[in-house]
Amino acid sequence: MAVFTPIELSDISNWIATDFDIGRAIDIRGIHGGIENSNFFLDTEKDGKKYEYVLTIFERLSAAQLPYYLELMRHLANKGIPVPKPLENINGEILFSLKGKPAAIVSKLPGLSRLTPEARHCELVGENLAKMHLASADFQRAQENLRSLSWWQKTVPQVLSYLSNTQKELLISELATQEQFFTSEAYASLPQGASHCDLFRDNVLFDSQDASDSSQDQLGGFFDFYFAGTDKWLFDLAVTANDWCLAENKQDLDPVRFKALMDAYQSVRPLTDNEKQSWPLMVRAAALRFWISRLWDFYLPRDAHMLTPHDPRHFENILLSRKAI
Ligand SMILES: Nc1ncnc2c1ncn2[C@@H]1O[C@H](COP(=O)(O)OP(=O)(O)OP(=O)(O)O)[C@@H](O)[C@H]1O
Ligand SMILES: N[C@@H](CCO)C(=O)O
Repeated sequence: MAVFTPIELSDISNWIATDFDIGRAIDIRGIHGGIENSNFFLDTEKDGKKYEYVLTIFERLSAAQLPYYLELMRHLANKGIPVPKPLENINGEILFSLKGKPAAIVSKLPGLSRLTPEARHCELVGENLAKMHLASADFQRAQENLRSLSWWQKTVPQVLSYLSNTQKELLISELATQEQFFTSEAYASLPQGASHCDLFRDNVLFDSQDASDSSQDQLGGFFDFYFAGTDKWLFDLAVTANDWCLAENKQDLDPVRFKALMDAYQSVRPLTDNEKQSWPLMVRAAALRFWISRLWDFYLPRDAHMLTPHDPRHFENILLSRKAI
């Protein structure tokens, strides 16, 4: 579990009671999983009814960067996209400060993660990702994806010394390929807008009648928007495909689930010809992004209780597989 900043009920009771209209805080529990922020389930009670929220303390993002993510969630939730809705205090604010760090409270989504998804889950994700992209088209704020090319360029030199010569060559040559791609005319004309940029299986919940039978699952919602940014929508789709459509060998794309994701996405927002032609490079960009961030998390770790970094090799293998397409 990654809880960088522990919080007790006594730390927040007065604050919840006086600044919000959600009753009194009755329980707060650190959430297992997650490596970026400190997350807690927060239960409150009002007029004999129990309400559930998620309290997040932001460990890396600054108060200046956060309004983009929180306003995006509010915008999408108001348009009926199933995402956590930031809770307003009695002054209408959605960004707070706890233990000297930025914090927010959002609605708790229903459901559970499906870590071994079927085609049906990929369909639900593809359809709703496209709906989310279209719903974000009139979102007024813009903020770059903070884990895009300029971050890769800054981070690659910091991790190189930990790698074998073969890995170094792969990383450096792929970065050069992506630098060319990102400065091409084809790249510049790809449709863009607010993008989630981290829509992995563990950032989606499915509302399920029966945990052991996934055939009736409905989408519970998308969460963890804290890597979102203004980016190419095709990049968002590529990040999603690289995680949701992995074949059993954990590096190639499974044709059935990949088709399910892409067809469902395109039933809402068909890809342009330029997007179709850009796919082979974009799906490599999406693999490179997570190889670099996992190398960075693995070799330059932060302090946290029981933090387990993700395996960087996983995305090295995915990159190799996408290069071979
Ligand atoms: N709005 C929400 N509704 C329901 N559950 C949530 C919500 N937000 C977070 N969770 C739960 O908290 C866990 C950790 O949250 P999250 O994945 O956002 O962690 P993180 O450290 O911020 O991000 P990362 O996944 O990037 O490591 C999730 O796996 C999920 O179970
Ligand atoms: N989804 C990322 C973690 C950061 O959210 C990964 O699997 O590397």
